[in-house]
Amino acid sequence: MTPRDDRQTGRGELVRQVLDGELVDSETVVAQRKASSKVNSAVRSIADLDAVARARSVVAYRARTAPRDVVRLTWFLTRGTGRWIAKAWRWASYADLRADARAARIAGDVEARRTAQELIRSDAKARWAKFGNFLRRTLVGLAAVTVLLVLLALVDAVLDRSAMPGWLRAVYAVRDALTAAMSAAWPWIPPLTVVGVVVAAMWEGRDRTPGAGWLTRPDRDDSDSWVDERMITRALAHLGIAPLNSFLKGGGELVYTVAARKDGDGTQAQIRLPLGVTAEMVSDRRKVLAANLGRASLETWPTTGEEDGVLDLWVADKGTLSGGAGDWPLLHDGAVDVFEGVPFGLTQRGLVINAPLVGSNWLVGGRPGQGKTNLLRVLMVGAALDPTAELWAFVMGESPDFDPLVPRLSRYRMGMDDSVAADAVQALEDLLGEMERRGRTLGGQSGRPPKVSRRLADNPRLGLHPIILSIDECHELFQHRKYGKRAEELAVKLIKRGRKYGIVLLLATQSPTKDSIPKEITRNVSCGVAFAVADHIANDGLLGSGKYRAGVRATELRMHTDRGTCVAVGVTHNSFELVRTFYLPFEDGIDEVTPVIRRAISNIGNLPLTAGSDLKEVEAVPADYLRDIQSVIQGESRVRTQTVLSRLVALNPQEYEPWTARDLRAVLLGFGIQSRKSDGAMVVRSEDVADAITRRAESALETYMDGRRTPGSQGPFPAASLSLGPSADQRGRPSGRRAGPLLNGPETGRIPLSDGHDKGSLPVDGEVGPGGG
Ligand SMILES: Nc1ncnc2c1ncn2[C@@H]1O[C@H](COP(=O)(O)OP(=O)(O)OP(=O)(O)O)[C@@H](O)[C@H]1O
Repeated sequence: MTPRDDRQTGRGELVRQVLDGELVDSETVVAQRKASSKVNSAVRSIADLDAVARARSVVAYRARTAPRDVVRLTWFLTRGTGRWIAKAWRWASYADLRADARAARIAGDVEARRTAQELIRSDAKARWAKFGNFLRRTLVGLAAVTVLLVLLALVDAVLDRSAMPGWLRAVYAVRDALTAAMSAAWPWIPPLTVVGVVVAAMWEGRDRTPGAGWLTRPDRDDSDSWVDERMITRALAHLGIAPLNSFLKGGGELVYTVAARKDGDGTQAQIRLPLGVTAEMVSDRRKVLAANLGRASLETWPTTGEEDGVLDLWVADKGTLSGGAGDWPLLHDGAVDVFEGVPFGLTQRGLVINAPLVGSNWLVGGRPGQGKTNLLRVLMVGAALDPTAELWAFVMGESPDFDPLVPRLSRYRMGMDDSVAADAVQALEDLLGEMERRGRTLGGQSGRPPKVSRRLADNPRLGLHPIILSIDECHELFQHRKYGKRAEELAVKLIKRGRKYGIVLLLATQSPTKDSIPKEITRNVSCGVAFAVADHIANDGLLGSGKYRAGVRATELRMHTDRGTCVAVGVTHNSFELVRTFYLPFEDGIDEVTPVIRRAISNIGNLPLTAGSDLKEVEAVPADYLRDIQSVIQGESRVRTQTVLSRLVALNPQEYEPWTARDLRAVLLGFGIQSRKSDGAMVVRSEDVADAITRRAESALETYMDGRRTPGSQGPFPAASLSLGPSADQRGRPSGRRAGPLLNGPETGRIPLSDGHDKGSLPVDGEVGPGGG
């Protein structure tokens, strides 16, 4: 069978995959194998001939250039020796420190001069102390060896070897072997030392200016991935930057503060540029630099390092950036802690990058169809896998991109009409109220924690779980003639202050201009993401002002070709990341989102509750019996019913004190859990409770899915979040609390769907949140 690849030809046409074949018998196969082995050996001998011919041509080339090489090597030797002498002189005379002292004197900086002089003195002292130590140790070592050798010689003179004990004979054998080896090597040591010193001096004196390619193999086949300092210097020397040219022509050497080294799928180097040259001047000539290095522009990232005169250069291995990011790591399993972040792509170094969510706000932008919505969806789907996260989504346009997330969303509106904008503003308004409530709740905690932490978020009684609000096509909201102004005010406040309280805003827009996105927002978001953008204004609007000048440019990303690739700032400690985002398709009949959302919902079902301590808030929150039972079982496989009861009373006396064992059994039965006997006592099994929670979540999801509207409409109103969601979206309930079954009512296991209005999980007007007392 001869499979022909289904791949692109050089001209960019697609070749359909064709499988041709014919049936052959075993004899034919043997004959073919023989024939092919003959062909193979013929091919090998041609390849050997090729190698010999190549070796010959290289030898001939070297022979032709030998006289020139000898002259060069002699010059290198002389220059290397000179460099050594200069270095030694600098070291011995503290020339660097003296130069500092001189500069300080000229600048009139008395303090700096004194420091430099003190450094010279202390350096000199330390140097002599070191030298003394070395001398002492050498002398002591030599004396010890001499004494040992003399003793051995004396013993050897008075004792016969055969009369010696075995270990002593072994010592003499070692001594004799060492002596023999030294006498054999002795004649070689002086010439080898001379050769070594000459080679080292030549190496020291080697030509470090660009163009010194005489050591480079003329036919190097790894030039695709190979980038070294010599190549970088040569590329920089041909950028047409006058001060850099004259520096290099005058024999100057670039200082590599970070030598060119492999860094993920590329090479990184950091270079201190000479006087008169800034990193910005280099990034302005990025295209030429890329061409000089044999790379595409997108593969060449010259940016400003810690100082303007330091160039941070990252060059991708050829072609690596054109591959996608591969499967999302959480596609099939795994959970998320939003405090740790959500994996959203691969950096230029090929590492999975976690998007910081809690404590951050995001602004994502770029030209149409480049992957903004997908990124927002990946972040939201990732956050959905954290059972404590509450998710709200608003799409200011007619697009079903977030439909599959609906079961896990506490609020969702999609569409172009004014009611969607009104609801989005209401959501921002509610979040602002929630932020204030959270401020008070935090202030009431012992030690007055400055921000929401994982531990606080895990305590459902506090209602401090993370809330993530994403607004796609947010420019439509900010430019809305009626609600735009208010939306802007609220968003700015939330972005500035909400981070501490676990409230996260994710904004995406096609149009990151100053008219469509308020300046205060672009200035204050911590994570900026730019897919392909048209100009430096959009670039800096998303990534921060000055980024374009510093070489951080999403303008280099090509429409369509670099779809899914973005430049991100604020997502790591690096000044920027070039990220290939993971893709979670929900289009053309492919839906990879729904299975993850189903998993997210079953995660919520299994979430163990942390018992809270804020009693004031406990009073305001209806208990979730199933959750409370799971919580008091405390991970044990089975617990006696009586013990469960007493622990429930300890957990929430007001709720559970009136309960008898019969009540507990009735409640368990309501959830489909039969009390079981073990060792003669009635017990509750942890596995049964976990199963009941999962069943409740699944049935809630199914009920919801049954009633789901078709995509493309205005989107359903999940007026209540799932009863088992991270927070109950029910009227009068503070966020973060889960709903529970009624003690005397039958447990339906259904999602308490609303009366059709979006109330959210936050306290509605007129109601005072628990923290708000
Ligand atoms: N990470 C990715 N990897 C591969 N393809 C992607 C990726 N992200 C997006 N795409 C492709 O790009 C298309 C557009 O993506 P998406 O809808 O997210 O873009 P957008 O920037 O939000 O567009 P618009 O501004 O029109 O809403 C998708 O249909 C998908 O085919």
